[in-house]
Amino acid sequence: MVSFNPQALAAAVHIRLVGLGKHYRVGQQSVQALHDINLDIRRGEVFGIIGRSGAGKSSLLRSLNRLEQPSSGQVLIEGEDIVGFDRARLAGLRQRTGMIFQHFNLMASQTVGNNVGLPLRLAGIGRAEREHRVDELLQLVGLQDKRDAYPAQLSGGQKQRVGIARALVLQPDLLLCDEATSALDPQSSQAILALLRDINRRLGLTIVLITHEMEVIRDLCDRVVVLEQGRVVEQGDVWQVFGDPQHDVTRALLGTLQPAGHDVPSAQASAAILLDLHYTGASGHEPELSAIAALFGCRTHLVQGGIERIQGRALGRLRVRVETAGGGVDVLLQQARQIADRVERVGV
Ligand SMILES: Nc1ncnc2c1ncn2[C@@H]1O[C@H](COP(=O)(O)OP(=O)(O)OP(=O)(O)O)[C@@H](O)[C@H]1O
Repeated sequence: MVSFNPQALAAAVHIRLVGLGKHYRVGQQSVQALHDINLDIRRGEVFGIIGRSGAGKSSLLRSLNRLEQPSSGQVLIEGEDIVGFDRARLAGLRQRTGMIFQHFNLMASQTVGNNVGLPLRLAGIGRAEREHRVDELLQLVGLQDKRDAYPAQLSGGQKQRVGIARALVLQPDLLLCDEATSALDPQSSQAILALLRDINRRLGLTIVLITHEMEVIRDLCDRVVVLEQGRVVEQGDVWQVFGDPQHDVTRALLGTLQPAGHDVPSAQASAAILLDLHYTGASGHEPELSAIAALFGCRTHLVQGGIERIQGRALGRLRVRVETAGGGVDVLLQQARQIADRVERVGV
């Protein structure tokens, strides 16, 4: 009997990039957009790509369905290198790969139903089957009553739902999202994220997305890669990368997510020190005030802090002022390390 192991399936590699490189020719000049990218994207995960403008995010995403032709290396999907695919195999690949865009790319002169049904029509699927699939997909994205409407009659969030329905109509196993929520107001953006999360769980399809909105990565992705000048500078589980970013670029990108910074207040006189207790999620330490109070007693004052939960782990930083009460600072630091993942002395 064939046994089904969901864990093994979840960890299976869906996409493997091996030494992927991409350069563009601009007149006499060559722009190297991607250098030697090596990474794995697992089946069924939501994988985010972040980086500053020009870092190579679009080039990477568009290499996955050959909207860009890689200059070197391999793009293995299900173990098959798509770089050398001919037209026929490329058409098959594109059917198995949906894509959604920042500006939706809908046909203004066609109804919602026709927009969603277009890939089916191009694939030569008959009218009855088309109608059935379009209905199913409009139901999935909550637009069953908009089948005969035109894109101009829809809100931004509704247009993106149409884009999602169209991307899924051929039942792909991979969905590529290019800044899918960037053009939307915060409320519509949240609704689209919830829909993508639901689709990922219900259909088990792999989602690869690029975004400049760190909240999207935090709220939706399992793992993330950070690109800088066409190279991978950091990658890992979101809780890990966001909880303890290792690279300056990552820290800069995450700047918008951190609690608003304040001037470091002085700990006043030599009777107290300021400590930052960092919670990175690595060891499961919980940022509990009771634990801090138990350790330092009434000699502790919370100065500022911000903790959030990502993938169930507590991440963030608490800044505390601890009165030394004549005791050694080294002892205080050692004690603090029992309750936090990292301890930093930031003021005297
Ligand atoms: N068609 C093209 N022709 C020439 N150069 C290009 C082309 N597309 C991208 N580039 C260059 O390749 C580099 C990477 O671009 P890419 O669009 O992949 O980055 P990105 O991280 O997606 O940027 P952004 O966030 O601004 O969209 C940049 O230097 C860009 O100018």
